[in-house]
Amino acid sequence: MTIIVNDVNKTYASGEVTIHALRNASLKVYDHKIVTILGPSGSGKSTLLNVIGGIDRFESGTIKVASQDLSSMKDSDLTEFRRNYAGFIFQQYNLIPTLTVEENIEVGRELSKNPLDMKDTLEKVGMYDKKDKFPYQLSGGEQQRVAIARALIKNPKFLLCDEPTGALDENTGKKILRLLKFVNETYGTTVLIITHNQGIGEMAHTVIKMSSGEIVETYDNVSPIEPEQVKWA
Ligand SMILES: Nc1ncnc2c1ncn2[C@@H]1O[C@H](COP(=O)(O)OP(=O)(O)OP(=O)(O)O)[C@@H](O)[C@H]1O
Repeated sequence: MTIIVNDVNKTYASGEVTIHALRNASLKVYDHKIVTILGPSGSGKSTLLNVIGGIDRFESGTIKVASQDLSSMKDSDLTEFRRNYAGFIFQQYNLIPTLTVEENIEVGRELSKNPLDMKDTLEKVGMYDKKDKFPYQLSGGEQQRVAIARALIKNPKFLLCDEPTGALDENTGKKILRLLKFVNETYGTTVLIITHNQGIGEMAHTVIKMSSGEIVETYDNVSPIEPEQVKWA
């Protein structure tokens, strides 16, 4: 699934001030790649992910995902697009506390027209044995596995991960990166990862750097390192 972002601008009004969250952002993400988005706080990383995933609208430019033009979609089409194509993973897991592991993942399954098998997904993320536990009974790493399973079971074409290891220690964080790489290799899912951790960039096929709403650098790693080799910052 190729993602083509062309000259995209997005602003937020904050009182009398206009914040340019994205300034003429352009990039191309090729199928089946792992891409990291680096940059200081407020540089526009989440905004970029949100416009690519159809969560947010933008003022000008175009975004095409698998030849579909997000800029010209009605809200209902954008919702359909999100359901069918995108899986979202956040730093804070966002699990429903009153539902078990399996029930949380079921929420993702019900959104999809073409979901993966529940047992297989639970096994793939290593949570089959804990499928009847509640989120409070799990470690942070386990909760993130459930969040990944909830996104993965939709069988999305791409996973959009906003600081997926931000709340985790090095050891657990690397296990989550290993799982994301496994998903990328097993299902061919394109994985976009926002991170403040420069070291994570080394395991990506492509690295995007942002500053003040602009994409200031894009480069490919010829030989991405394994998640276990990431220098943790
Ligand atoms: N809903 C909003 N309303 C007003 N301003 C916003 C909103 N969302 C983001 N912004 C502003 O847009 C700019 C880009 O924000 P964004 O969250 O995309 O940055 P970021 O690089 O992801 O930051 P962080 O690493 O801190 O999460 C910032 O100046 C932010 O304050």
